[in-house]
Amino acid sequence: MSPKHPANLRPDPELQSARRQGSTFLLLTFLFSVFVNILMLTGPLFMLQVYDRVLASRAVETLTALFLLVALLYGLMATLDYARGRIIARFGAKFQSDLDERVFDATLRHALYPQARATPARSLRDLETIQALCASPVFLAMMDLPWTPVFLAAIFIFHPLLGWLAVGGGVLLIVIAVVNQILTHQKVAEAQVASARANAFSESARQAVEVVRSQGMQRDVTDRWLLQRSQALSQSISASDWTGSFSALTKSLRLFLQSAMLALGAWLVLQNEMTAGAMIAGSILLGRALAPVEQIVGQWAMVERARMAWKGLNQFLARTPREPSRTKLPVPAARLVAKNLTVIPPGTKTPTLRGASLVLEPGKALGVIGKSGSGKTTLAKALLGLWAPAAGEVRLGGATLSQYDPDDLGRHIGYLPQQVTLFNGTVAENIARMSLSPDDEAVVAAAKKANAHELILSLEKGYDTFLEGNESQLSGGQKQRIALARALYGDPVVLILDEPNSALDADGTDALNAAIRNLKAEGKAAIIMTHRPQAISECDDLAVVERGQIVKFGPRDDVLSAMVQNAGVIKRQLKKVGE
Ligand SMILES: Nc1ncnc2c1ncn2[C@@H]1O[C@H](COP(=O)(O)OP(=O)(O)OP(=O)(O)O)[C@@H](O)[C@H]1O
Repeated sequence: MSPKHPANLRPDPELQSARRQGSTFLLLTFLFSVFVNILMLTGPLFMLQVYDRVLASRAVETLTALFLLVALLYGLMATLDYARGRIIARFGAKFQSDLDERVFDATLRHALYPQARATPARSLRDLETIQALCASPVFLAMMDLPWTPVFLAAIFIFHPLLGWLAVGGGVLLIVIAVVNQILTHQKVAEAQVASARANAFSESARQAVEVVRSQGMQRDVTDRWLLQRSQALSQSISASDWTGSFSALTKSLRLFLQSAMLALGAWLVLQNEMTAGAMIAGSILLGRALAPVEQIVGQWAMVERARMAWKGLNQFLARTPREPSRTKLPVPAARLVAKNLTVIPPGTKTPTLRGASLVLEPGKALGVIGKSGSGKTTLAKALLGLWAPAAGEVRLGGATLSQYDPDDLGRHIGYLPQQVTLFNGTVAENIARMSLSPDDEAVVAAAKKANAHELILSLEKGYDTFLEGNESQLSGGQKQRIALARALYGDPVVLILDEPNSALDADGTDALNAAIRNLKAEGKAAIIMTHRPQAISECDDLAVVERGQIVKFGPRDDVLSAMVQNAGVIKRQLKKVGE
């Protein structure tokens, strides 16, 4: 379930496969491009006819007929060019929508690495970057590029010398394009990294605006952001300077080459080796041949960004493979067993829980107590299947957690995290776990069980009150009760509560205890990670966690009295040391 370690990277075939899915679009664009490029010969051929035939024979009818034909052909070319632009844009859109779900899913699972959560997710933006390239004229210029040698070869028909000049010019432009690629690659990458860093910092400052304002941090935070921003800007200016200078060079070179062609053509006309029409037509053909090269060099930064996005996305998908499909298991009994469980937080190397074993039976509640940092949350995350065991196992209703589909497992185990997060949506949508088809009865039932029903009705729009996620108008305790209702939605068989009373008042705590009592009466089970004695009043068993190990586990009162006896022993020992 957790993402693969970066060391196991292999190129991922999924992007290629998504590209193949859109191959009909690509093929159509290619076919349209063939006709568009053939139609590009309209201009040079028209010149040839006008100069060599119409002017020589003074035939106005021919000129009229040719002109009408040219108008028709240009009309056709415009239609085909417009159509291929639309087709290729749809190729990009299909590529993105085919991969959207997969990349979003991988992004969410990758966020299980706390380090990954610290930086904004890049992969969805990578997907958009690739899509933007497909919808841009540069992509069509890339489709036109294979015609460059064909047009250059056609110039040979007019005169070999003109042909060689065109080939020389073309090679020079391609060399410039390659040098451009080599020189700007690093700069574009650096600019992107610097800009992502500045954005991540501004986002974290925005999230923590109350700390920033109240702790007098605004000046320092702004200065720090400005520093990162100016670094990003200067990297980006330096990248665009390079691209800009190459673009200007390419453009001038192409115009110069056209004039050089004209000059060479004129000289050949004077030597009676060629007609004036061929001279003009050759120069126009050269312009057409080199236009895609010029366009690609001019927009190289965009191509480069898409290339890096492709590479990044490929690596990301390889690192975060698809969830395997699993046989659907029936709703399990509320029996949760951990055996010799060792847990290493994702992306780290040191276990924060070692050799933990416990059993939770249906109709029972288990309290997990321990000092701050002892490993209670680690245990909760392992029991939820969020962090995979490095050794040992966790079984729910006889099956290991990895045998359940993650969404099914989420429905079987209700979770109230230590830090409550609500989403942008109504109270009802939040309780219904953001389902697109919420079950209103189940929403109200869960709210009643969490003793949140009255509280919700007292809000202006009741269950339909829109919450701005964590920035909502609710107090910490109110949020916690709504989150408890969310945990109880859909009747989970096991409820895991991490510090559930941290923001609850006496009423809230009573309601919580009542909810646990109900759950037990229904043959379900609960685990409560806590510091507070009030929270274990409904617990039948108790586990004590110390420095990542369960040092005591058993019936609550036995464990408590053993701890009290220990306290007595320790006190006596302390007394002796003092004497
Ligand atoms: N994502 C993580 N990466 C690395 N170490 C972690 C991570 N999360 C927790 N730890 C470490 O694991 C140990 C146990 O932390 P845990 O959050 O499980 O403790 P806790 O008992 O829930 O503490 P508290 O009561 O303060 O919430 C701590 O030393 C902590 O630094």
